Amino acid sequence: MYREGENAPAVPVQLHLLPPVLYPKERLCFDFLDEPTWCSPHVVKDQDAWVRLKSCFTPDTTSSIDLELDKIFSSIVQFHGWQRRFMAGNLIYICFYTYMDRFLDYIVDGLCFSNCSEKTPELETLTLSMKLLNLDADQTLEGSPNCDSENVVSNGGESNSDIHSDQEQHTLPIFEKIEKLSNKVKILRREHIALSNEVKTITSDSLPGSEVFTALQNLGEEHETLKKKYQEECQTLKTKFHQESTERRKLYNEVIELKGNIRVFCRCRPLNQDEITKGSTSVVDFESSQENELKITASDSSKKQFKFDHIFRPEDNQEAVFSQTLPLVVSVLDGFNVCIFAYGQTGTGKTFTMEGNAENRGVNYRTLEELFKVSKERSEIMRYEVSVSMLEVYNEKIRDLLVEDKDPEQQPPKKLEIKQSAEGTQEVPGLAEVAVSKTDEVWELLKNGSRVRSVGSTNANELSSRSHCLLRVTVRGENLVNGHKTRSHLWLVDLAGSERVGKIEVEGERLKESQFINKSLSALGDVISALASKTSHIPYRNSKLTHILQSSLGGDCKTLMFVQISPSSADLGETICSLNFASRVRGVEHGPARKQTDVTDLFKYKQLAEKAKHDEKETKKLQDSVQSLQLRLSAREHICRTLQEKVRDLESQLAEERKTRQKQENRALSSLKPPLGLSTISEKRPPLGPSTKPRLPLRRITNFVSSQSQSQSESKPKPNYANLLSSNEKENISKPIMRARRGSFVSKPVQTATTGSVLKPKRRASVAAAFHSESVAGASGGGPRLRNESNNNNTNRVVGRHSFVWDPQRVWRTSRVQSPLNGKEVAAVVEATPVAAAARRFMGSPPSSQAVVGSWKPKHPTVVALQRKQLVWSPLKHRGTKAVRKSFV
Ligand SMILES: Nc1ncnc2c1ncn2[C@@H]1O[C@H](COP(=O)(O)OP(=O)(O)OP(=O)(O)O)[C@@H](O)[C@H]1O
Repeated sequence: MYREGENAPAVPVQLHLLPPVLYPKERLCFDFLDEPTWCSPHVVKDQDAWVRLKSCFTPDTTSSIDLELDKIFSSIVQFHGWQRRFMAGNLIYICFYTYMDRFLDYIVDGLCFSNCSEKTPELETLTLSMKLLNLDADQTLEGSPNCDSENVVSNGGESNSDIHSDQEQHTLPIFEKIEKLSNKVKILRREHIALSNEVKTITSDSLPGSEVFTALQNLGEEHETLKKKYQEECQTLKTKFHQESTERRKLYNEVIELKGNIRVFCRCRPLNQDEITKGSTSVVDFESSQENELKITASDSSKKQFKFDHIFRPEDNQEAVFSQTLPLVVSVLDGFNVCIFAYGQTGTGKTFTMEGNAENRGVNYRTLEELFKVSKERSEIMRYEVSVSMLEVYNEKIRDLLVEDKDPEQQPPKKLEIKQSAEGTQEVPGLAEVAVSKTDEVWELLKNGSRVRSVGSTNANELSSRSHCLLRVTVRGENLVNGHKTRSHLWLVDLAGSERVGKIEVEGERLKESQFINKSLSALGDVISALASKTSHIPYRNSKLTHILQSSLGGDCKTLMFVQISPSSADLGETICSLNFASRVRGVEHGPARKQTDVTDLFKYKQLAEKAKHDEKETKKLQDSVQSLQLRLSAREHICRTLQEKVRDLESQLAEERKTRQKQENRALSSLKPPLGLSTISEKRPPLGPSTKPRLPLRRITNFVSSQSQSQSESKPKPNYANLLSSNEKENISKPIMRARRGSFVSKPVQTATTGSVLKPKRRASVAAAFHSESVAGASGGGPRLRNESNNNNTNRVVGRHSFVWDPQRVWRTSRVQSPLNGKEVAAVVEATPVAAAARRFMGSPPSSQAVVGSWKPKHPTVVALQRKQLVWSPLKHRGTKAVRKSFV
């Protein structure tokens, strides 16, 4: 480019104009030739050229354009200081973009209105070019290959030879360029002409019809629609892809859960001040690792890679840690058992992760907070009760952390042991369980528990946990819709540090603690190894820790382990140990987690079912015994019937005998002269023969007391015969309560006055004799002696023994006639005898019908005996009865 004041080469002014049809309008420009662009130069010779250019425009626009052009060119010329040369016919190459657009607008508009007959853009442009340049081929630079006859516009003022000579003089490299470009333009122009001719030949028929345009329009619309659809589809696909990846991750998690792997999160704490001061560096490389992977740089600069379910970097806060833990802890509300434990070397942040502090609350507190939140959200369909227990395993002893220890000398601490429940889970009977419903309560509780926990100072951690701390959250849930109950546990365990004894340089009590800690942790390692290798025996009982976590490590619960590591190069060995252990844990597969039903209710139902079963058995037994009793009863009834028949036979036999005897007696009496006393007696005594009254059928003998008679006997006081006899004799006679009784009495032989022979009393006649006033008084010395059969022949004064029917009516009647005893005395005697006692036993037994009727009383001793005897019918007894009956007969 030529600078101001420089001597520009004496070349004619060239105006570069690009046809708008070939190039976008905004790129139309005048250009300096040293920055040639796309078209061949058109020689425009200074003023004249511009004048002609101006004359191309319509009169209306000319003035303004004129003004404009003048302004433009004067400014250009002034700017470049080339006025002189310009005027002298030097070539100036203009590039004036700012005004060019507007300038060309003017030009094009002007041309369109003035000269163009056909308004196709190509023609217009061509015309514009021609008119603008208005050059004749002959007037262009003669012999120059750059110019063709059509394009070159001569300014008319100067001769072609001048220009030519000028060009020859100044064979600048730029001109070579121009030439090349000119050639190109020429070719293009030819093409253009050919095309124009072609265009001219195109008739309206050959032009696409309206259908084509409509089709094109439709296609355009369709294209737009398709484009829109494509964009929409793209968006949908994007969203779908995102969803799918989320879903995939979720499914992966589910697969892991179903597979039952214990999940392992790794957390690395930041380097602490002490480590920084000592110049320790971080050996944990997160950057070069993939997601959920970390590399540990070993002392020999080799790198060991570990992969876990999630890795927390030193900058990750408590919230980030809990956000990953959240889905697991919430599943306790769905009835799953969950166990989360933190493992790692001393001072790596186990307690920090699980408990945290007031500013950075840990998993324990956040878990309970979340449980309350979710249970509140679900309150319309679920009712939850949350309770908390806290214990520590210190030196293989279990200690309740929610119970403040009293002075051990006054009251020794409660000894807690692990027991297996009926459902197969491990329980600690006697462990305090506190119901919680608010986060404030929880925080206080956790604080108190942590305060009670055994801590000590080691050179690795000032407040090192010397025990395993276990927080158990029990959630009891009840579905308000279907009544289903669940009871699940969430164990939150802060293990003691897995330090090497040598490393932390402990002694005394601390050493003992460390040994216990290491023992239990190695038991944990053994359990993990056994689980990983799927051996049949898992040594859970080798330590209290593994025993209590038995169902959480290998059972049907969800387990998460935090492996805590230190980034410090000083802890490299411990870090690798912890990570190796965690990798082993991650490989453990246990059964898929299972929802836990509330077994307390189940247990209750089980007990009820057992009781019902037992009751059923008892009922069956009772039914069996009732059946056998019924059988026995029917057998006894049968026997009774047989006996009754026999009794009837016997009575008829007896009646016969009596008749015969009466006849004999009558005969004997008629042959004898009867004495006076005896005749009186015989007159008064009842006839011996069978009763003229019709005998009622024998009642059924039973040793069962009918309910009616029993109630009667209970409601009525037992009649006291002595009283009754003395107070109202007649009334007593008519009383139907009397029953047949059997008694024996001793009768003194009575000498008849006439014959002096001893009259042997017989049966009822002898009764009358026994109650003879003198003889009775003389014999007994105070009253008649009645005795039972058992007293048979116990005195030599007894001359006859008689069974009789103890009928108070009859007694009364007899005594009234013959006995000197008054009613009271007789009754007293009756009451005093064992017979009376036996009789009293039967007071309630006769059937009520008998008692009411009172007209018939069994007289035969067999019947009386049967009535008196308390019968218990059984085949055995039956045989016995038979034997007795024999004697009666
Ligand atoms: N991620 C962390 N960010 C900040 N500080 C941490 C982090 N982890 C641990 N610490 C700090 O490191 C120190 C030791 O942590 P902590 O007591 O929790 O370790 P520990 O593993 O429980 O030790 P020990 O086994 O001896 O009980 C604490 O002062 C704690 O605040």
